[in-house]
Parts: sequence; C-alpha cells; structure tokens
Amino acid sequence: MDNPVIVAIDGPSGTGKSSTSKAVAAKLGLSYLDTGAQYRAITWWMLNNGIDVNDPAAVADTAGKAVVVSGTDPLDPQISVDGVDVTMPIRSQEVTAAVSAVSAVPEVRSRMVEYQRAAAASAAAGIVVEGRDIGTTVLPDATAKIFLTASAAVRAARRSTELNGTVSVAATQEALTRRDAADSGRKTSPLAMAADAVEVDTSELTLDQVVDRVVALVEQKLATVR
Ligand SMILES: Nc1ncnc2c1ncn2[C@@H]1O[C@H](COP(=O)(O)OP(=O)(O)O)[C@@H](O)[C@H]1O
Ligand SMILES: Nc1ccn([C@H]2C[C@H](O)[C@@H](COP(=O)(O)OP(=O)(O)O)O2)c(=O)n1
Repeated sequence: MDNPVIVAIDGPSGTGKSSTSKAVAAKLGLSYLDTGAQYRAITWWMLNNGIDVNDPAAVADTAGKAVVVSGTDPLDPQISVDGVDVTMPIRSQEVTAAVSAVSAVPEVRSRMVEYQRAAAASAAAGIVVEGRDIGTTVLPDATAKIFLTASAAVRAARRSTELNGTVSVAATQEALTRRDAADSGRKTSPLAMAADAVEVDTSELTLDQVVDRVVALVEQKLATVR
C-alpha cells in the first residue's frame, strides 16, 4: 500500500488556509486537521477557567489540564475541550485577541504538537494539516508543503466580510497585523515558511483556483515519490 499523504498548509491569518485545506482534503479523500482551532480551544479553556492569559507561568502551569479533541472530517470539522463542543465559541473576538499569547507558551505548544503528530500518524489515507509551523516543525517530512500568502488589505477585507462588516476593515487589518507580528516573532516555532515549501499568493486568485493549484502541487509531489 502507498504511504499516507501528508500535506502541510501554513501561512498567516486570512490567506485561505482553512477553506483551501478542507476542500483539498475532501477532493483527495484525506483527513483534515485545523491546528489553529486547537490553539483557540486551549485559549478558550484558559479564559473560561479564569487563567491570566498574559501570565506565561500561569498558562504553562495549566497547559496540561485541558483535554482537546479534534475531529478530522473535512466536511464537518469539530473540536471539543473537556467534552464541551467549542466549535463556535473559539471564533469569538475574545479568543482571537488572546490566542497569540497562549500559543507562544512552549508548554502549550508541546502538548498541541503531540496531538497533531498523533492525528497525522493515525490518518489511514493521509491528512491535510493547516497551521503556522506544520512544514517547519510539526511534520517536517510532509509529502507536500504549501505556504499561502495574501496582502494584508485583502486578508482584512476577507475577515471583515466574514464578520458581516461589524468590525471595520481598518480595525481588522490592525488586529491581524499585530497577530502576524506576535506569531512570527515568538521564540518557539514561529510562523515561518519551510525552505522546501511552495508559496502561493492567493490575493488575486479565487478559492477554486487556489484549491486546483494545491491539488496539482500535491499530485506533482506524489508522482515523484511513488
Ligand atoms: N481565494 C480566496 N478568495 C476570496 N475569498 C477567500 C479566498 N480564500 C478564502 N477566502 C475567504 O476568506 C476568509 C478567510 O479564509 P480562511 O480559509 O478562514 O483563511 P485562514 O484559515 O488562512 O485564516 C473566509 O471567509 C473565506 O471564505
Ligand atoms: N500551528 C499553529 C496554528 C495556529 N497558531 C496560533 C497562532 C494564530 O494566531 C492562532 C489562531 O490560528 P488560526 O489558524 O485559527 O487563525 P486564523 O483563523 O487564520 O485567524 O493560533 C500557532 O501558533 N500554531
């Protein structure tokens, strides 16, 4: 039997990682893992349990307590913490504002990386894993590595549309740029493109075009290794 296919999709917020990863996984018959949702879930748990998310020692001390369980169906991605379905609440502005601080704490990262490698190892046909450090740190031997980019203005416009215009594009862009800087500047496993990743700028592409390009890149890679 062929080895499982591992596709790593990294990049900053709003570049299309989730939409692309789900569609690529569905097209190729692979599992799907949203690692950003896992960092959001543990952040939700910290906020819900009154942990000061700006105190790295308090976050580190409690990082091992939350039990995060991620579904890997690209058509119905779900996530729970301690048995509570948090698929919706992890998208709140409060969680979004706190997630970079929580995900910078090494104890949080080591626990999440353990979950992520276990999910990849148990995906029979293979998996599409999206995040910030999948190609560099979590799954450096991935079959194909893609790094999605887009201009800050395009990303902010996409996010603002998602929020039905309740937050202005300017405020969204400012928050997004701040999170990019925190995610790229942290010591442990920052947001970065792997040396052997292929960059796809999605600013001027439709989602279908991005998906087709990524599927073609995966098929190209498979043709060389199989
Ligand atoms: N190529 C694209 N063109 C236009 N809109 C897109 C494109 N890719 C994604 N989107 C939209 O942009 C928003 C952010 O996409 P998402 O996949 O959540 O990005 P990420 O996971 O990188 O944060 C979503 O509302 C999505 O529908
Ligand atoms: N592999 C990952 C994935 C996400 N993170 C952190 C950093 C990100 O700002 C948050 C949230 O990620 P998520 O992919 O949900 O963010 P967006 O939906 O793209 O805005 O989690 C990380 O540190 N490492």
